[in-house]
Amino acid sequence: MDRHPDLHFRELPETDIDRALALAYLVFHESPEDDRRKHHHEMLRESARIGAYDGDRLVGSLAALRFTLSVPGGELPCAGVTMVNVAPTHRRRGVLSGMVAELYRRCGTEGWPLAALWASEAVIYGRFGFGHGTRGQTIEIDSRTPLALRVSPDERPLRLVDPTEAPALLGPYYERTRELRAGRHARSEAWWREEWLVEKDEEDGDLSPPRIVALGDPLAGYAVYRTKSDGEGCGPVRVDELEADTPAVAAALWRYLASIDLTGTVRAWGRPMDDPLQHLAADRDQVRVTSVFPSLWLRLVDVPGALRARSWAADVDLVLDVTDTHLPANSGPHRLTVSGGHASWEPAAGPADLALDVRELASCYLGGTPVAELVRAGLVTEHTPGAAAALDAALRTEYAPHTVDEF
Ligand SMILES: CC(=O)SCCNC(=O)CCNC(=O)[C@H](O)C(C)(C)COP(=O)(O)OP(=O)(O)OC[C@H]1O[C@@H](n2cnc3c(N)ncnc32)[C@H](O)[C@@H]1OP(=O)(O)O
Repeated sequence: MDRHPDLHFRELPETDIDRALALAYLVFHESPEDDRRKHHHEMLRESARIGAYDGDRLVGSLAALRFTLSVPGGELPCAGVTMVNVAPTHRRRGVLSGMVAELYRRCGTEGWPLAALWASEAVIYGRFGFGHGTRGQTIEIDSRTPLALRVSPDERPLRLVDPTEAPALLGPYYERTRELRAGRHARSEAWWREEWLVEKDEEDGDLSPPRIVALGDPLAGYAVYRTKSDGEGCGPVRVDELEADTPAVAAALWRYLASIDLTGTVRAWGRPMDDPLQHLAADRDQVRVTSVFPSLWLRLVDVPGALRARSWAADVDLVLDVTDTHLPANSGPHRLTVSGGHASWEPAAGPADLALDVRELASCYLGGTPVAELVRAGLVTEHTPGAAAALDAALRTEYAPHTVDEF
């Protein structure tokens, strides 16, 4: 890699935000409306910002949103890495690598044990120690015929909620779901308004504004969705979020979504890996999983801090030999001892029970990927038979980690 000698990485000052946005729009092939530009400007203003400069020319930038991410049994400060871009004239010369090194330094000063992102291409971030913290699946319902369900839907009335009222109504409910599902960041009211329920969808401008349907008072479940006409009465319903207290509430919401007039398919793109919908469906040909994908890429920047902060489902005593080429403080054999739900992580001299890269540890950390699966994939080495199963028993969570907040 031919790194330019004048390349350097530093805090991107507020006065360079417009330059950073111009570069980001160029790189992402976008030309947003003025209100989105203002929103992006404000978002960068509130973020930690890293610029890559060639002399005094800005040739790359990266922003870190100040997130609080749910982890099993708690939550942790987390860098929400976004708007990563490198000028097309400077690609593959180490600009991203330099910005990531600066990000990790910044995580230390900001007190972020975790960093997380959604990747534009799956091949980019593994080399920097990011693993699949959460995965999602797309589930499609053929709704040209009534949705056949094995569970009786909750028959309480459904109501449509004005998006302006959503943060107050849905916010506290969503916040409670963060205790169940790791990988969700706390949504501010501004996030609900300007990211989650933004009027015009950024990916598909032909979709309707967000619609919200709710059940129960107090709230027992809700769905956020958008629709589109196909001119033939068979348009899609895109489901962005569905949360429900009980299977009967979920059944009522899915039945509603599958029976909207002038639509013929329901596409729920970011469902949790343990979504009960497939079990609820009486006709499995009508409800199909069409894709599974990594959603939140997670980086354990401070491995001891991250391990000590989460809750554990079982005691365990193992030596883990972790490789972290970017952050050597995380590397080497360490004894993980979990007792009574609390973990300690101390350097160890003895032989390792398991050897793994820090990206694999990140994939397992929220409970979404079993260690045993990665042993079978040849990515984790099990020196002591049964060690992977013991670690999995300790890492286990009741619900799959999950998030739909793309950023
Ligand atoms: C969280 C987010 O914002 S995701 C959005 C990421 N941004 C984009 O996709 C916008 C368009 N792309 C870009 O701006 C750039 O190409 C980036 C950011 C993806 C990569 O930046 P670069 O400065 O070219 O990366 P850098 O030179 O540091 O590459 C580091 C390594 O990653 C590899 N790499 C980087 N990007 C890619 C890619 N898209 N595909 C395959 N390999 C890649 C490089 O080959 C290099 O490998 P090596 O260490 O074996 O030589």
